[in-house]
Amino acid sequence: MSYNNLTLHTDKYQINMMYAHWKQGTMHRRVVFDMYFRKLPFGNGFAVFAGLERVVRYIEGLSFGEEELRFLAEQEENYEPAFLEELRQFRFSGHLFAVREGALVFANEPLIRVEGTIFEAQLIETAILNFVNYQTLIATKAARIKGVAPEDTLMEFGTRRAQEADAAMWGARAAYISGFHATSNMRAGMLFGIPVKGTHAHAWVQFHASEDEAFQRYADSLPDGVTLLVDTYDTLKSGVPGAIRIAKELESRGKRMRGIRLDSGDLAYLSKKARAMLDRAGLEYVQIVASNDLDENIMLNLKAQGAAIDSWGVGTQLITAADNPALGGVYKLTAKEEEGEWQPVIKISGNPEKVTIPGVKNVYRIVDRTTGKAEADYIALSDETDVAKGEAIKLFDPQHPYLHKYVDDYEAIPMLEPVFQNGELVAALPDLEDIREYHQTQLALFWPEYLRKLNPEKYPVDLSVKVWELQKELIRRFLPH
Ligand SMILES: Nc1ncnc2c1ncn2[C@@H]1O[C@H](COP(=O)(O)OP(=O)(O)OP(=O)(O)O)[C@@H](O)[C@H]1O
Ligand SMILES: O=P(O)(O)OC[C@H]1O[C@H](OP(=O)(O)OP(=O)(O)O)[C@H](O)[C@@H]1O
Ligand SMILES: O=C(O)c1cccnc1
Repeated sequence: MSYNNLTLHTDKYQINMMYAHWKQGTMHRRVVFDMYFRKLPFGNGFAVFAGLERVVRYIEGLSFGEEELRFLAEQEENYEPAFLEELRQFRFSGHLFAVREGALVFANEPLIRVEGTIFEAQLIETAILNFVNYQTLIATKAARIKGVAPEDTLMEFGTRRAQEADAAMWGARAAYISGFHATSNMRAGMLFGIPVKGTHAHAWVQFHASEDEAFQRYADSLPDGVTLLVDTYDTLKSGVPGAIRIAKELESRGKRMRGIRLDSGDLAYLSKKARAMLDRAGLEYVQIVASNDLDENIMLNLKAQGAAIDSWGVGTQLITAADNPALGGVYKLTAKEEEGEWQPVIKISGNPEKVTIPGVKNVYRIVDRTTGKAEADYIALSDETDVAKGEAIKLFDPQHPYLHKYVDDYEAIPMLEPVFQNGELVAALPDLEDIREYHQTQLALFWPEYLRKLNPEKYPVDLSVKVWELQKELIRRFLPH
């Protein structure tokens, strides 16, 4: 069995629809789908887009092999052999446009636009949502954590609690994009080039006859930059004094201990006491690492209590996005080709937030030339040229259209960049370090009001007048009177 082929990593209904399009002769009709989410996670003011590299690798690898075809034949008696032969020839041949990884993104704006045959566009929905929803969620959680400890070292420790191996790996990468400095996962380090760091577990101390012996042997084995876990028995009475003795001994050999780790108890109190003990011993350079079910709220609280923590190991709460464990990204049909023309389509819902935005659209980030700050994101039809040319545009909130203003001194940054054209990868995938840097430049583009963790201002995502009118027209056309 091949675990590497992800072609059947899709819902059965996608293959059923592909079959029905094949059967009905509509499989070559071209369509446009938008991927977006409707609600920001964690009450945050922005999300950090991640998952594109995984999407690209997945699309490049799409191919129905013998094993997949045999399985499909067994699975569904309706599928005719000629359909399976069609699948044997399948390759993605469409266009895909996407926001860059590391970008700040917002609700209700397209993050990925797929243009292709209904046959191929339908197949890839499930996997795109699977990858982007998870990675964007974790990158966003990591950005919140980074926001409360911008100057400290942040280590991702979540593998043991992650929802299986892929989540651990891609979650470690997502955290790194948003400014984490390291992961504990060796394989994530090897595959993605993320710095890897590690201390030791309680088992190391428990294994030995005494804590002193454990510290001694660990420091003997890894003398350069060792970090000792000091809370196995009694943090302040034995752990910290024992670590200080080792640090002094290392000094006499011209070596430096890197740190001590606290993993239980009152981390504010213990870190302050430990800091004072270390400083009294002339060990100002020994850092204090904290772990134990940390998240951005506890970290902010610890900082408010004056905790003397330099470095944070964050596992479960980050890698599982425990307080908001799913991002509800969706993939919606917005246009279909009819007689060589794009026909916009809409999905109407009793819930106004679920009404889709029709048409083939681009997203522009409108940056005020005077302040250098992003004022709004602006969704326009792909054939609208005024915004791309920098002409005056009207910004208004689609929920409250009477609130509007005109802007003309702006730079419009197109957010959706071509990734695949006619099935060919046309974008060089950026290096992870560049993605991480791009994320920082994105943060600098926004006023702090949108970035704060608690009750941030809502960043405007506006529609062009044409998109808004098109949406209203289609609602009128399709809503039963
Ligand atoms: N000063 C503090 N203020 C707020 N939260 C803290 C503080 N110190 C620790 N915490 C957090 O409180 C939670 C519970 O800590 P608790 O003291 O119950 O752990 P513990 O029982 O000592 O450790 P463990 O159960 O892992 O052995 C953890 O999420 C921890 O990060
Ligand atoms: O707390 P997290 O943010 O998930 O970070 C990872 C945790 O993993 C380790 O604990 P371990 O698995 O040994 O269990 P523990 O919870 O008993 O410390 C480590 O000591 C951290 O506490
Ligand atoms: O290196 C560590 O201290 C570590 C790694 C993973 C989980 N908990 C701790």
